[in-house]
Amino acid sequence: MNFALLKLHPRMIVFTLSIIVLALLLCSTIGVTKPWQQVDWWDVLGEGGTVLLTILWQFFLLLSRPPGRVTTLLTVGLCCFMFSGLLDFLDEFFRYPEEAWLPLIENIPAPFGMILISKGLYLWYQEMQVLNAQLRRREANVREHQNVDWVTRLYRADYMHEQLRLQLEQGGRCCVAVVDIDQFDAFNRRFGHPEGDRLLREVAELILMNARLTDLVCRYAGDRFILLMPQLTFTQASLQVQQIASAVKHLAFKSGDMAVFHTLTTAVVEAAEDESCEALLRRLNTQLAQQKVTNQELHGATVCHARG
Ligand SMILES: Nc1nc2c(ncn2[C@@H]2O[C@H](COP(=O)(O)OP(=O)(O)OP(=O)(O)O)[C@@H](O)[C@H]2O)c(=O)[nH]1
Repeated sequence: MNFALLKLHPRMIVFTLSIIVLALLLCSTIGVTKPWQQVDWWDVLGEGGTVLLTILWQFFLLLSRPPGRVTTLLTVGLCCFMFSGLLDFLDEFFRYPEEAWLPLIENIPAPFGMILISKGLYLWYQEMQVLNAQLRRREANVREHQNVDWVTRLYRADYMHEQLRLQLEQGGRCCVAVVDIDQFDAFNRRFGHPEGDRLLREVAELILMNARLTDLVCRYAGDRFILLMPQLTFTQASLQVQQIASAVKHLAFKSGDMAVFHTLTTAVVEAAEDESCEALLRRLNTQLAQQKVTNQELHGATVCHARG
């Protein structure tokens, strides 16, 4: 379990603990403890379980969300709900005088909390709509996070194979492109693996930025990415890939006090009728290999250059 996000919520954690302490203080100062014989242990179990589960929800909420409006609304809402639950639970152990106001207000925070939780959930739904739109280029139609590459947070080649196979089965126009960072090995050796990872992430982001929402971008291998572009003609797909190459070429990747520039070798193919996934990828890889040879002949071996 990753507890890093918990550190981002000191105010929410203090607020939750304060609510628990407040409930304990109110009950213990206004009420007097009941003898054990008068405690209804079934109620203790039911009401205590509800409080414990609310605290557990709260914990997972803070563990899984960054700070923001949704998190605040849900936390405050859950705290109100928990406050009512705690008062209900604690009155199993405390008896209040006739004129005490505490039992009268016991149920008020819960519905108020429900309203806040509902508003928070609605905003969460809207947030998910935005995030899903952002994710679409990364994941096509299925969410299988065990297939995600941890460096770039893109899906791996296996996922692309599945999606490409599906696309080819459905028929219809579709282009596939592969982009490969030139001289990545040299960059790795000069600047180190962690910088190489950072470059892979930056390039992945640039590809995503230049892809359409309906495209799928995956990490294919080491420094190689693959794009599935449904409904594009070969000319349109080639233009899109050129734009990606141009975006990467103009990226001044800062490593220490140096700006390092990179080029890509790219290949694009359009799926032929009844072509298998394997045949299409073979065609794509052959074209990429040919393109690499042409680039080397044209520009020589060194294409990555740095400016101090
Ligand atoms: N930093 C980092 N490097 C990786 C990762 N996966 C593979 N590599 C490195 O990527 C490099 C790929 O080397 P090559 O296939 O020769 O690619 P290249 O140097 O760009 O050569 P050309 O494509 O011919 O220009 C190797 O040094 C691998 O160690 C990774 O996840 N992170």
